[in-house]
Amino acid sequence: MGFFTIKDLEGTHLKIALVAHDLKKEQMVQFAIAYQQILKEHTLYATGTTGKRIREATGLNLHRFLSGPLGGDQQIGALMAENQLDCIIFLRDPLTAQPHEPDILALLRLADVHNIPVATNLAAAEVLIRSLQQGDFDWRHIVHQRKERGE
Ligand SMILES: O=C(CO)COP(=O)(O)O
Repeated sequence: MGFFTIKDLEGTHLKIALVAHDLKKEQMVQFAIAYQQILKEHTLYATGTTGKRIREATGLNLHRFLSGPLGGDQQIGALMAENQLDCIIFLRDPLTAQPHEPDILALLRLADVHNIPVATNLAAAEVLIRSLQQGDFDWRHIVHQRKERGE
C-alpha cells in the first residue's frame, strides 16, 4: 500500500449510481446523453427502468438493478453499506407520492451515514458531474484505501 499524491489519482475510476423517478426520467436521459463522455469512464449502476432508458438512449454500459419499487433503491443502499459506491445522481420527483417512499428515505439516509455525495435534482447533478471530471472526487480513493486497511 504505497503513498500517493492527489495528482496520481486524477482521472481514476469511480462507481456512480443513476436513478430517476418516472417524471424525471426524460431529464435523466438528456443528462446521460449530455455527459456520456464523462460517464463512460466510470462504473455505472442504475435502478431497472432508469437503466433501461439510459442504455437505450446512449448505449452506455451499466449494471441494472431491480426497479425502484421492487427493491432497486435498497440494492443501491446495499452498495453504499459495503463501500462500493462513490456518487449518486437521484433525480427525485418531489411532487408525486411513491409507493416505496421508505426505501427512498433509506437510500438517502445511508448516503448520509457513509458520506456519499448525492444530487437529487438536475442542477446539483450538473455540479457533481463537472466536479467529478476535474478530480474533486479523488478523496474517495483515500476512503477506500482506509476502509481496506480496516481503519
Ligand atoms: O423508483 C425509483 C427510485 O426510487 C426508480 O426506479 P426505476 O428506475 O426502476 O423506475
